[in-house]
Amino acid sequence: MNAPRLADVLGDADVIHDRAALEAAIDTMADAIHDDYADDERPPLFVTIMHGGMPFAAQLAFALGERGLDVEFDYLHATRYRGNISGSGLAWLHRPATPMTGRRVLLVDDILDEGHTLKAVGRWCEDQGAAEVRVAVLAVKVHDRCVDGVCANYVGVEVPDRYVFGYGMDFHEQGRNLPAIYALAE
Ligand SMILES: O=P(O)(O)OC[C@H]1O[C@H](OP(=O)(O)OP(=O)(O)O)[C@H](O)[C@@H]1O
Ligand SMILES: Nc1nc2[nH]cnc2c(=O)[nH]1
Repeated sequence: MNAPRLADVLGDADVIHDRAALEAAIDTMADAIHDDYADDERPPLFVTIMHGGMPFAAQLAFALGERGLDVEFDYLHATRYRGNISGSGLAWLHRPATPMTGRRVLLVDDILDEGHTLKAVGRWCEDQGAAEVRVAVLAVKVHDRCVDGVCANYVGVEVPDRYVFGYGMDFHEQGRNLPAIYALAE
């Protein structure tokens, strides 16, 4: 079966946060992250969660660089939605190669929804010996279904309890490069 097409849903979708609002939110996050890591001897290990985290991570990394905070890059790919609009079991497609022992790890992702992804990834980093795991997400979805004990240390914006896409997030693997966050019409 062919995947639904972005062009068929975009016209009826609602813009939830436009580019200017997201850029302002990322700058605010960068201020807080800079303040929390600026005194460390070693840069944090900045781990982008692919694919969705990529545009946000790039922009956040530049904002941190602008503020004088260096970061060391790595990435991982864990997916539980796999192009669908509801989640299932988490599949690891790539694990970070950088040793985490004793490191402060900053996980960077597009969205915290039910929290299964960040729970599993955070636990894995701790098992690798990370001294600390913090989480930066561009968006948090507002509902009461998040798994216990999962929260983000740095949050850009809130989104409603609807399927959202754009700014890294996909609609059936389309629309990740839209420079705003949209919600699918209900
Ligand atoms: O809080 P959760 O309910 O676990 O959902 C959040 C995760 O879902 C999305 O990833 P997805 O599995 O769609 O992979 P992708 O980034 O490659 O699109 C998103 O990038 C988060 O990592
Ligand atoms: N694209 C997208 N990915 C998600 N992963 C978890 N929730 C969402 C969502 O609302 N949109």
